[in-house]
Amino acid sequence: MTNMLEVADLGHTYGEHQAIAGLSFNVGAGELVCVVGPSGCGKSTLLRTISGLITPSHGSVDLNGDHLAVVFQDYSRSLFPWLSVQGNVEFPLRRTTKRAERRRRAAEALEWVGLTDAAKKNPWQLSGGMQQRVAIARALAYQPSLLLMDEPFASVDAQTRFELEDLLLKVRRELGATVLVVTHDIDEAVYLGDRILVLSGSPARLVADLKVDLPAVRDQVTTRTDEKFVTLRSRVARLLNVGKPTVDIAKWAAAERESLAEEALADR
Ligand SMILES: Nc1ncnc2c1ncn2[C@@H]1O[C@H](COP(=O)(O)OP(=O)(O)OP(=O)(O)O)[C@@H](O)[C@H]1O
Repeated sequence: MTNMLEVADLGHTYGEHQAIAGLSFNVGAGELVCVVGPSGCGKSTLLRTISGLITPSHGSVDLNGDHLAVVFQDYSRSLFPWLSVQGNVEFPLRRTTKRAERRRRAAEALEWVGLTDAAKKNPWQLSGGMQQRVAIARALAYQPSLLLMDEPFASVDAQTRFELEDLLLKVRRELGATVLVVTHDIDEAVYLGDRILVLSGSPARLVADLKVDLPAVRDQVTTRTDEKFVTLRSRVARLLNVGKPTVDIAKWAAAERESLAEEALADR
């Protein structure tokens, strides 16, 4: 499999604070890889270095192809309210693609995400889930070599989240897109991913690179109750405890006994 993304010994430091350290991994063409890690560990920093928004202090990022699209969590800030849905989807193509081709690609992308009828509306006339579909359509119309998604479904309700997860799996299957998704949701990572990269607490290091051994076609009910799904979810949850301080059970139990004894004395 050709690698679309190669990350080697990547590190980044903000002033004194080291956010990520020694990260190395590849993403193959057509793969969907999820990144999970404790809150604040450096996941967004990783995406920002991959997308070129920040220059890493150390290591390298090699992208096979020059088209990269990013979908952020906050759809309300990533869409232009004064442009129609179609205008938003066409926007990244305005300098590189002729008008007729822009129209065609926007119409096709809106069809993929089920928003053909909303093309002439403005984003603020749509629900949150529909706005995030527009953001996904815009990314797909760009035909990216790599699609980066930063907590893409974290701002929508649970039902819409399931629908958007299924939409992502569908377009990814049909288009063969290569996708890297950052999520704080372990279940989502197992449901969506071909692989899961588990990061440690700050500075983020790679704790595990796990293969998701589930069928390519998944559904919210059957897949989530599959024994392999449940086992992998527990494994990721256990791994996410790496780097966190553990409770000293013996000390805790002794302190509990002492405080119970004091309470008993006070009650006499
Ligand atoms: N521009 C910045 N300047 C200084 N420190 C920063 C900057 N951006 C992030 N950090 C720090 O780097 C660390 C990693 O931040 P980052 O946003 O990458 O983590 P994250 O895993 O995406 O967080 P979350 O799970 O909350 O979304 C945090 O301690 C954060 O405070």
